[in-house]
Amino acid sequence: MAFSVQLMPFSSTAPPRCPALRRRRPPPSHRRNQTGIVCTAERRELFNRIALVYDNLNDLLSLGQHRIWKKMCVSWSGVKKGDIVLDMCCGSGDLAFLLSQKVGPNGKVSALDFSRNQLFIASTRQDLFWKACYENIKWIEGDALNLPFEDGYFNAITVGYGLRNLIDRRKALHEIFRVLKPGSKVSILDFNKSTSSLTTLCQGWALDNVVVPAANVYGLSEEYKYLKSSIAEFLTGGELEKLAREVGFSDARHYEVAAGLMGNLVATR
Ligand SMILES: C/C(=C\Cc1cc(O)c2ccccc2c1O)CCC[C@H](C)CCC[C@H](C)CCCC(C)C
Ligand SMILES: C[S@@+](CC[C@H](N)C(=O)[O-])C[C@H]1O[C@@H](n2cnc3c(N)ncnc32)[C@H](O)[C@@H]1O
Repeated sequence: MAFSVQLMPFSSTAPPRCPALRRRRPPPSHRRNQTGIVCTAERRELFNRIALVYDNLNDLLSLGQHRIWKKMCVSWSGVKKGDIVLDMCCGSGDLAFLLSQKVGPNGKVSALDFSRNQLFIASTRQDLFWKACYENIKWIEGDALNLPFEDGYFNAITVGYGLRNLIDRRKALHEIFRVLKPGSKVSILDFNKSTSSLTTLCQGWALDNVVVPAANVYGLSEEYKYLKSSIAEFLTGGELEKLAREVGFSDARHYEVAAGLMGNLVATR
């Protein structure tokens, strides 16, 4: 069923409702972290603004490789036919569509995001690239930090490039733990905050000299500059494994992908 929603204004010059979102210098009282984007509403507006070009820029800037990384993420989740699964921070639906094909017509995919524009793109893609199995996807506008699902509900969960964007990662992992069935896995794909200075240098160079200039063509350089600072503020693979175990996961392994540019955490409840 198509997700029915009115598009939020795409234009980055549209006067945002929330004062915090105005591009002008924030009031001194408004604390900002290194990424400069500290509150949930600001992050939601960022993803609303980039929704129209998000998929195309990902394909272009990763030379299509991100689709391979996402297939690996889904495979690591242990998803199988008939499962009830969650794609948290689903965005335009890449992982949700992969999960849909894995669980088949008897399975169920809940795809949750708090960006209406991202969900609108996902729903549009569902109609555009229609497959019978896609009828098993439900698009849900919601907050990853307060999941609208009962305890122990899912057989598997994926999070593609979502955890790094959440303002409370520990709470997010607690929510994931809560809604997972015992023995089930969460598979979390994201940029890797590498412990190798050479990898960090290469990653930073690509972001500064390829990604941001490309985004600038669409007037979105500020939104893509956020990538580098958000990675710098993220957790290393070892720190992600430690956090997952502290939250209560029985096992947690972080696998580096794409020569350490990306990483995937697999945690078992
Ligand atoms: C799918 C990818 C990124 C998704 C993504 C995640 C975010 O948190 C964002 C935040 C703000 C704006 C955009 C995003 C966003 O797109 C990864 C691939 C796409 C990247 C934009 C390109 C990354 C380039 C790598 C550093 C180098 C890739 C080398 C490759 C092997 C050719
Ligand atoms: C980089 S996109 C990833 C989209 C998709 N998973 C993929 O792999 O391409 C991050 C997504 O997380 C969503 N997001 C960020 N914080 C969120 C939150 N607190 N609750 C729900 N969604 C959130 C954004 O709206 C955005 O669609």
